[in-house]
Amino acid sequence: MAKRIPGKSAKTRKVARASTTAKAPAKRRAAAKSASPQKAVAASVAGAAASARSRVEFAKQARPDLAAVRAQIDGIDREIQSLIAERALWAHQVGKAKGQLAAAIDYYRPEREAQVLRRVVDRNDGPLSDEVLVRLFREIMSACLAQQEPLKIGYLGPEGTFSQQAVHKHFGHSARGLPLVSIEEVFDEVAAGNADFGVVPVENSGQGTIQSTLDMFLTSPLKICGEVELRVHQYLLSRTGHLEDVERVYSHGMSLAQCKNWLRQNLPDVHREAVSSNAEAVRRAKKSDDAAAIAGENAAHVYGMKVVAGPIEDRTDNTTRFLVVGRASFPPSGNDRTSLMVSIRDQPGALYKILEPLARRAISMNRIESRPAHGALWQYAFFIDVEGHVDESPLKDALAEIDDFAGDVHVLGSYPVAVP
Ligand SMILES: O=C(O)C(=O)C[C@]1(C(=O)O)C=C[C@@H](O)C=C1
Repeated sequence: MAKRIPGKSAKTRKVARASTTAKAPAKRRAAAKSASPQKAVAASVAGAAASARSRVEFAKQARPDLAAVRAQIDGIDREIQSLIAERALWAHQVGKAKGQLAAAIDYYRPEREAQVLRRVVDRNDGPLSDEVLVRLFREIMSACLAQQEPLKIGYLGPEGTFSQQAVHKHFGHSARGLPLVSIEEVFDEVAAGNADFGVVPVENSGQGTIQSTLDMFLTSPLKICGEVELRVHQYLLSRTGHLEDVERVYSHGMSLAQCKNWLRQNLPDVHREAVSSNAEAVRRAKKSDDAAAIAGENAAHVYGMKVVAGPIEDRTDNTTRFLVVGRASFPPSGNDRTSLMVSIRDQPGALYKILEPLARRAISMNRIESRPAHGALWQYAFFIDVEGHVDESPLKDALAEIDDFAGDVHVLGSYPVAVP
């Protein structure tokens, strides 16, 4: 009898059923039901490893027969599909083990996802890169979680922005994106409960901090629950696809800055205009033949534009870091970072007194940034990123000590260090 997943479509149920039919190895099927699944899973993994070894031998043949190779791939695809369906069933069991929870957000465990992905990286011997494998497993987890109900993620829209790419990278394509008009609105919608999480840009490797994001933390109650690092490739997009037609270039100020040298060399006399987002720039450029936009390549597909040139970013390692903001805190993942906001009293050595307990415990500081504090002239808030989780020593002890000195130490969040 097929296990029924309540509230799911017939198609979803069919996939779940596939894992409990004769196609799935009997031991795994039993494990999904038995009280001691570990033994059955171990046996099943050993069997799979043996057949994988013989397949690797087969794959080394100098000139294999095409039909035979395809037959191998078909067999592997059948197994992968069956295993994914089976995994979905187990993930559903995890949901039940967590108890009667109300919404998708109650099932989401960023620390567990980070651990799963780190193991994927540790196990990887190629030929696929870590990044590719992480992306595939991220999608599998995203789909497993969406069995309950998809997460709703607010981001700086419209569709086609790098923020949307960051949402997909971190939450997978089964999460539902909610494009919003500003970073402020992302914070507001999450705080109001209209989105489960928000994804906001915080710094770029070449251009530095996005001040408006940091400033939101001065007043927002939200917590940082994750970080995403995205390699940003910029493209010049236009209606005609011809460089010689371009007389105006629109983009977000950060993107214009990331392509400064390229613009100077290739479009020296062209008017540049900063707008609220790259996707907004594409929308504007779509209105006339003499305009172009700098944006991600996927914006060309979303808005039906042609690629004139790209990638055109000045630095080949151009990377933007995004933060995931939410309403809750999560437990340690084993490799975490903590963001602190510290307002210091106007007294000699105040900053030193905050940093010293961290340094004494050899806690690495990844970043420190000051911003004018709200409400008090010439007073500053320090944004400090350190390694570790607030619930674990040595950071826990350092913070207890700092609290005695600092007027206000506010933990913005502890979260897993970004997986590639
Ligand atoms: O392990 C869990 O807590 C799960 O819910 C399972 C799972 C997964 O698919 O591996 C799914 C969603 C969570 O965000 C973390 C992991």
